[in-house]
Amino acid sequence: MTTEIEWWEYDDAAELADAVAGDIQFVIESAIDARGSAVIALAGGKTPLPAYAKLAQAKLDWKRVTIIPSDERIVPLGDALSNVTALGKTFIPKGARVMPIVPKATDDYKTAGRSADALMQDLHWPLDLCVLGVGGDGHTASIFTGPDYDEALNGPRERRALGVMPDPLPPEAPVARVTLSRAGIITARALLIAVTGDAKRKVIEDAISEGAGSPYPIGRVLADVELPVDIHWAP
Ligand SMILES: O=C1O[C@H](COP(=O)(O)O)[C@@H](O)[C@H](O)[C@H]1O
Repeated sequence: MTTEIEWWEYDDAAELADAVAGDIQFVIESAIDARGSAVIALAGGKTPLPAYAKLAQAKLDWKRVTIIPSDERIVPLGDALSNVTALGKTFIPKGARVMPIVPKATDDYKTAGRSADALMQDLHWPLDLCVLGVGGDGHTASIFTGPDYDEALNGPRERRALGVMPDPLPPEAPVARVTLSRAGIITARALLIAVTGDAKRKVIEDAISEGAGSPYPIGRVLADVELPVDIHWAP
């Protein structure tokens, strides 16, 4: 397989949401047809929420669908910052299995990461799809610069999740995280990135052209990947 990064552009966020929801639905249907079930990782944050709301309207055999967050902020379940809480509100009523990767808040983010990695062993791998967002600082999932950056990018292939302390802490959610590792992300069957705004577009374009030498986590994650990557963008 070779790297194939394709950009998809839309006029506005509503069009982006329709397209992203349609693509995720297609992956889920194909996986259920092929293997009887689908396992996907979905980005947290705010950008993809309209796409998830559209996806939840799709007629799917939801009880065959397992969803994990691509990353989690280490906060109690139910907290406004909790990625899995947002996913659960949307997809649990449909019958999907939405799996928290950080079942309870803790001060020990490294242990939380090891527990999440252990939970991953219970899932069918590879993921059928990994949906990622990108922050204005170039982070993706919760792969941030900081003391755990190298482990997130270059840790053992079998370590699919780990604990991360971003440095600097992102102002919109200044907490420790658990994230899929680069290895966990790039072993998915497909990668879908959903972003809005000119600033994030520029970050991603720069990151892709810089490749493995990029100062941006998204550049380091995408460098030399061997899976299809679709980047969906709207202003
Ligand atoms: O902190 C996070 O940020 C990114 C981007 O979020 P957005 O709100 O700017 O779309 C997100 O993809 C990630 O899952 C989340 O934990």
